[in-house]
Amino acid sequence: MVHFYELASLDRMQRARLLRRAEVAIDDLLDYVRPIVHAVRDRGDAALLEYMERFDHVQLSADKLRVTRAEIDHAHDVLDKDVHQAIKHAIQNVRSFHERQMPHEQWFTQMAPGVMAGEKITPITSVGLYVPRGKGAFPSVMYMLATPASIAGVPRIVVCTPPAPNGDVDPASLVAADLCGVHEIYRIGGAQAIAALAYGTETIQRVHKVTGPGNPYVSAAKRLLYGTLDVGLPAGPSESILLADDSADPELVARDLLVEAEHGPDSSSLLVTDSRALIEAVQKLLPAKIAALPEPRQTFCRTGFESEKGTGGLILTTDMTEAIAFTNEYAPEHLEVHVREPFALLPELKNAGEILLGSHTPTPLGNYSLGTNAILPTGGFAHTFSCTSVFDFLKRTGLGYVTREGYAQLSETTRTLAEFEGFPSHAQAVTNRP
Ligand SMILES: NC(=O)c1ccc[n+]([C@@H]2O[C@H](COP(=O)([O-])OP(=O)(O)OC[C@H]3O[C@@H](n4cnc5c(N)ncnc54)[C@H](O)[C@@H]3O)[C@@H](O)[C@H]2O)c1
Ligand SMILES: N[C@H](CO)Cc1c[nH]c[nH+]1
Ligand SMILES: [Zn+2]
Repeated sequence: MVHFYELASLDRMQRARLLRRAEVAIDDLLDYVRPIVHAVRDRGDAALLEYMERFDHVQLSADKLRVTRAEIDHAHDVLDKDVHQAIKHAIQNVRSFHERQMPHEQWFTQMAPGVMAGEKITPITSVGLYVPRGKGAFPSVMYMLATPASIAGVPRIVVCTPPAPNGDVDPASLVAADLCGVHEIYRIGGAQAIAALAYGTETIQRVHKVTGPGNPYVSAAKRLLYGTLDVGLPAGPSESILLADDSADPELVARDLLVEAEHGPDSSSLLVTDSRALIEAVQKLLPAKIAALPEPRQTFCRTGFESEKGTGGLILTTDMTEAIAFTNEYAPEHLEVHVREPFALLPELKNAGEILLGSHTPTPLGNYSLGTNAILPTGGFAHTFSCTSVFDFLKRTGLGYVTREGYAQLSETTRTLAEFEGFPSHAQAVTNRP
């Protein structure tokens, strides 16, 4: 039976459980992941290779960690031509969207005669992109991360992605990386990859920031390494809300609910609506659609929608105001809006990684080809974090230039405040300056 919740009758604990999503608490994994991170810090490549053998069941020597130019060329040759073309098309859209985000490199404004203040925008010197490959390969994650990094002008873009059991890296991901201008690719996955990017090893030079989604081991490693490097936005198990009114088509709603649910057993996919008729229709349609999925996707969806630990389901609200309020409180990674007038609702929708308006904008378009970025904050972090963008790969530095004339305008105010805060050297620096 697909989970059904009547929002108004949930108690505080039941509501909190829905908002919390999957049960895997990253905190509980920190002690498990800490020795992995420390081993990579202390023993470098040797530790990487040991964990690769243990968790990825691949035996390699250190000189094989880095993917070679020949492997990338081979990937171009062997990749199915339609997939190659689709990756190129999608990258074009993602590229032109992210190019529009690029801010001016540098600007100054005159605050007063002789007082210039501004900003300089600089790409981060080196970034690591984590591209998952456990439950499947993700060339789309590769170009969603690498495209904005490349447009931002990052001089060193490094990718870590787990090897397949035969030691190969997914050819579609290699093609995507190459088309986006990635500089270095390493076949390393999990917590050990994040540690290698943070500390460096004999083979991998450290980077200053790591970003990209991953499983709970990857997330736990990022949390441990917060402070050693910038760990980017929290991108954990995929999740979505489909917000609908009674105008929504149950067939499309049922189909779209399975989209993010099929990522994994810990994915959360929710329908939030004030229409009991819609819920009843979707409840009838979902079981057959789930049963028609191949494994392991079928089990992932069954777990999410039907099992005790599953965090997907159908939520009935008393009206659309309550539906919108719950959606904003949940702050989903992906938000699909199937209502009569989606643009009229848009100003009310505050917290989501992305908002896809209307029944012809299903989440897969955003996942792959629309141009917007699909690497989005999960776990409620859309309350404060933004979608991945060129800004994840840029930093702002304040600029100032003051002439003798301008200085005279600011020195008195500055001295007064410095003395008030008890900083004599600060005050002295703006006193009798020739
Ligand atoms: N938010 C997003 O944008 C987005 C996009 C795609 C995928 N995802 C999510 O990313 C996750 C991908 O997870 P995945 O597992 O498929 O791939 P992954 O690459 O994150 O993890 C695979 C790695 O985990 C390590 N590992 C496996 N078992 C381990 C163990 N017992 N102990 C320690 N390490 C172990 C292995 O080293 C392996 O290389 C999913 O949760 C998916 O929903 C999110
Ligand atoms: N839904 C994922 C982000 O949560 C992105 C993705 C890639 N491939 C399929 N889906
Ligand atoms: Zn997806």
